[in-house]
Amino acid sequence: MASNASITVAVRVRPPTQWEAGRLPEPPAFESAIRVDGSLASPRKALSSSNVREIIEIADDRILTFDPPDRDQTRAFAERGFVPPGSKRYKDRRFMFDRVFDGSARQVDVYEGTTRPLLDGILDGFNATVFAYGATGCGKTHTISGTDEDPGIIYLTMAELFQRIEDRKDDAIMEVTVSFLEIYNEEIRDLLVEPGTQLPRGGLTIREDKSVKVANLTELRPQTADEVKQIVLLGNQRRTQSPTHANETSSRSHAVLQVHVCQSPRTASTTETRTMATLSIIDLAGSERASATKNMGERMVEGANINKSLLALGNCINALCESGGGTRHVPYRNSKLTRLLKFSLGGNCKTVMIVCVAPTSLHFDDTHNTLIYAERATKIKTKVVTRNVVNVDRHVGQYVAAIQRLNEQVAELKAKLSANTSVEESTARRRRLEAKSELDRAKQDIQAKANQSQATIVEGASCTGSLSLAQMVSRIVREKLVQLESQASTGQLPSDLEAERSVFRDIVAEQEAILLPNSEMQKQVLRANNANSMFDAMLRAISERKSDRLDDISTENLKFCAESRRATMEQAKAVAEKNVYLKACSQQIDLNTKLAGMLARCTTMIRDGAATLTSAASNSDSSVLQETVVAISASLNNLASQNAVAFSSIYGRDVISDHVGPSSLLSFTGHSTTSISFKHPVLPAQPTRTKSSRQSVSSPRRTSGSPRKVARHMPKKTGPRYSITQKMTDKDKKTVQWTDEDGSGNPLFESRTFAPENTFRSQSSMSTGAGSESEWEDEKTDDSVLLSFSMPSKDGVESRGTKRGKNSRLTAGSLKAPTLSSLSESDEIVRGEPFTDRANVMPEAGPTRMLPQRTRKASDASFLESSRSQSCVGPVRTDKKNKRRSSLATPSISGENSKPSNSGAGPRRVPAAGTTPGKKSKRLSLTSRPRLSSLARPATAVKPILSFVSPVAPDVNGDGSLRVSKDPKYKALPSWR
Ligand SMILES: Nc1ncnc2c1ncn2[C@@H]1O[C@H](COP(=O)(O)OP(=O)(O)OP(=O)(O)O)[C@@H](O)[C@H]1O
Repeated sequence: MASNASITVAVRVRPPTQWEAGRLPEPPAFESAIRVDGSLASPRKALSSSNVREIIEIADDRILTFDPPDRDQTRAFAERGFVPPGSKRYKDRRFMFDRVFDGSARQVDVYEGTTRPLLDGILDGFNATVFAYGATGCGKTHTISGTDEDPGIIYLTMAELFQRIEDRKDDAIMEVTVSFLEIYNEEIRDLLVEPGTQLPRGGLTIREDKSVKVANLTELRPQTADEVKQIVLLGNQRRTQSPTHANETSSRSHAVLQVHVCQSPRTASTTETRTMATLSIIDLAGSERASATKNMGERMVEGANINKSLLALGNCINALCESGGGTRHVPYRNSKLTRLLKFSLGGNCKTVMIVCVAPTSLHFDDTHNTLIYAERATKIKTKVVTRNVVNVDRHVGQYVAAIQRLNEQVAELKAKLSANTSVEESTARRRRLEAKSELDRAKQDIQAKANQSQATIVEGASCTGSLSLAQMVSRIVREKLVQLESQASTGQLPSDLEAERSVFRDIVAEQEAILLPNSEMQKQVLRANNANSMFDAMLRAISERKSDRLDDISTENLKFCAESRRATMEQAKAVAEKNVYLKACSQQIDLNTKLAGMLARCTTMIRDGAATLTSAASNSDSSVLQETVVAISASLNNLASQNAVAFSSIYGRDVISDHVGPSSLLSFTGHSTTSISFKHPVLPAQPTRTKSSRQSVSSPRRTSGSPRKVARHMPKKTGPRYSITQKMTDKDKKTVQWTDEDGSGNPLFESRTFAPENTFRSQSSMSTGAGSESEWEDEKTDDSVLLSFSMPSKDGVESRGTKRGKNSRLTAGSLKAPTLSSLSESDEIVRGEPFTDRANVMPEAGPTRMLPQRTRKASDASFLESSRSQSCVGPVRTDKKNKRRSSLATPSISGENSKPSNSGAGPRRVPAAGTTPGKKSKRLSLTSRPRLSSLARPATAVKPILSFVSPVAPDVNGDGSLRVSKDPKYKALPSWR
C-alpha cells in the first residue's frame, strides 16, 4: 500500500508578546493622511514613537501576506519618507501554505490541522514526522510541547494514539515505545537517561540502514498519554535551554521525540504481518542571527551550530525541491539533524512542517526568511510513501510462542466472557431483587390497605345482615299489622288487639327507621361500600400497575396476591354477615326457650288461680260475688286450658302438670321469665327445680331505679288490664305480649320489645326477634309480662282435652328443635340458686303485690353481662357499652328498691358512660300483664309462629319434666264473656 504525499507546511503566527503588544499602534491610528488635492492632512493624533507594527496579514486559512502595505498613509510617510513612484515601499508578499494559523489559534486547532491526519497513517504503518521550524522565540516549543496546563502537539497526539490503540486492541497487539533525544552542538543526547545510571547520555551515534536509528537510545513504553506528557516535560527539563536576548527560555538544541508503534494482528497464521511506524516530533532550535541575538561565547557557539544544522536542513530541502524526489544528491550527512531527518524529508514518510513566525516587525527579517524557507519546503516532492510492513514467517519455534500467545488470548477472551456472564448474572440478580422488593412493597401496600379498610368493610357487612333482618321483621310484622288494620276497618278492635296493633305499628316504625337511607346503619353500609370500592380500586391499581422493575412473574404474582386479598375480604364480609344471622338464630332459640317456660308457668298459675278463686267463692256469702268469681275462675281455667292446648300444639307436649302441691300463687316469689331476653344467645343456667318455681307466674320485679322509656313505646291504649301479681304502675310499660289473635285459628306467639333510646340497637333486636341488651337489661329485674289470651272455643278445648289429661313430661330430648340438646341450664345449677330466686321479681311498689319481693343475684347480673356480650346486632360496642352494662347489671342487685340476697355478690356498679349515676337509664322491661279483655276475647285456633323451643323446661320438676294436671275442673271452660 502506498500513499502520495509531499511535505505539509503549516504556518502558525504566534500572538504578539506582551512587550510587543505594548508597542503596536492602536488601530486606526490616523485618518486618511493625504487629501484629495495631494496635500498632507494634519494628524489628529500624535504619532506613536514606536516603529513596531504587524507584518503578517492573514487572508484565509491558507494564505498570508507578509509585510502588507500600511493602510495609514500618514504613518507610512512618517516611517519611510517619500517613495518614488514605481518603487516598492512594502514587501507585500503573499504566501500560500497548507494551513495558516493566526495568533488566536488554539493548540488543539493546530494539532487537528497538522498532526492528527498523520495518526491514521501511523496505525497503518506509515512513518510520519512533525517538526517545528522558525526563528528563536516564535513559538516552536510552545507548539510542540506546550505547558502542563496547555499541552501541545505531543500530548494531544499521544492521547489520541492511545485511544485508537485501545479501540483496536481486540484485533491487534500493539506496542508503543518512546525515545527522546536532543542534538546539541551536533551531539546526540539522550533525554531519558536517568542521572546516575551507567547509560551514556550524550555522544550517541546514528545508525542508518533502511531506517535511521540512534544507538543505545533509551526507549520507554508508556501506556497513557499522560505518561508521555510526563516524559516530555522531564526531557524538556533536561534539554539544554538558555536565556537569550530573544527568548528567556530559548532552546539551544533540536529535540526529537520518536514514537514507535509496532502492531501485529491477533492471528495464528504461519506468517505474521507486522506493521511498524515511527512518529517523529521535532522541536528545532530557533534560527537566529548573531547580530540580532547579541549572543556571545557559549551561546554564540550554540547559535552557530544551530544555524549550521538548520542551514544543512535548508540545503537538503533545496536539493529535494530541485530533484523533485529524483536522484539528485541531497546532503543529509552535513549535520546530525539532516541525517536524523533523512527519511522524514525524502524517504518513506509523511511529513508536516509547522513554521512558527512572529507577527511583528521586530522579527521582520527572521519571519521573512522563515516564510521563504517554508515556501521552499512546500515544493519538496517526496517519494511515494509505503507502509512499513514486515511479513514474518514463523519458525517452528515461534509456534510455541504463537500458541502461548493464543492461549493467553483464549484465557483473556474467556475472562472477558465470564466477566460478561457474571455481569449478566449480576444484572439479572439485581433485577430479581428489585422485582422482589417492588413486589414486597406492593404486597405491603395491599396488606396495609386491607388492614385499614377491613374493619369498616366487615362492620358494613354486619350492618347489611342486620338490615336484612330488619327488612324481614318489618315485612312480617307489617303483614300482621295489615291484618289488624283490615280487622279494625270493620269495627272497633278489642283492647288487646288495639294494643297489639299499636305495638306492631311501633315495631314497623322502628324497623323502617332503621331502613331509612339516612339511618346510622345505612350510613355505615354506605361507608363500608365506599371503603370496599376504594379497596377494590386500590387492588386494581396495584395489580395493574406497570413498573419497569417488575418482571412478568412478579406481575402475575402481584395479581394473584390482589385477587387473594380480595377473596379474603369477601370471606370476612360473608363471615360477618353469617355471624349476624347465626346470632339472631341463637337469640331466637333462646327466646323461644324462655317463653316456653314462661307460658308453662303462667298457664299453671292461671290454673291455680282459678282453683283458688273457686274455693274462695264457695266460702263467700255474696251470691253475686260468688257468681263473678266463679265466672272468672272458669275463664281462667279456660285460659289455662287454651294455653295448654297452644303449648301442646307448639311444643308437642302438654304443659299441665299433674303434680299436686301447694298453689303456685301462694308459693310464687318470682320466676325465671326475667331471664328472657331477645338478645341473649346464652341460655340461663338450669335452675334448681322447686314447686314454687314451677308454679309461680309473676311479672319481674323491678329492682333497680333505672328510668323507663317504655312509656313512649307502649301501646297508646292497652285497654283494661289486670295483673295477676301486681298492679301496674306507670313505669311498667315494657311488655312482652303473647296473643292468640290472628284470627287464623293458629296460636300466635308474639314477643315485643320496646324501643330503647338507641334506635339502632332496638331495631336490631326486633329484627332478630330479641331485644338488645339495653332494651332488656331491666326486663329481667323489674318488668311484668303482659299476657294476652283469647278464649278458646269449647270445641277447640275439648278437642285437646284428651291430651291435656295425660301426664306428659317436657324434656330436652323430646323438644322439636334439634339444637335444644345443646342448651343447658347448668349455670343455675352451679350457682345453686332456687329457680324462684331468679330475677323474675315483681315491682315492689305495686299495691297488689302478693309475694315477697326477691331480688336478682349477682349470678343474674353476670348472666346479663354474658348474654349481652353475645349480642351480634348493632355496631361494635365500645367502652361506653361496657360501662353501661355494669351499670345495668348492678341496679338489679343494689338498687334502692331491691334487697340483694347476697350483698357481697354481684358486680361493682359502674356509672354508664353518658349517664350520671343518678340518671335513670332508658330501658325496656318485660311485663306480665294478663288482660281481661284478652281473656274474654273468643279464641280462634292458634298456631305457633315459633317452632324452636329451648331444652330448658320451665317450671318443671327436678328431672326437667312438666306434668299436666288431670284435674277435671280444668275441663270446665266457661267463657269470660
Ligand atoms: N501561540 C502562542 N501563544 C501564546 N504564547 C506563545 C505562543 N507561541 C509562543 N508563545 C510564547 O512565546 C515565548 C517563546 O516561545 P517558544 O519558547 O516556544 O519559542 P521557540 O520558538 O521555542 O524559541 P527557541 O527557538 O528560542 O527555543 C514563550 O513564552 C511562549 O509561551
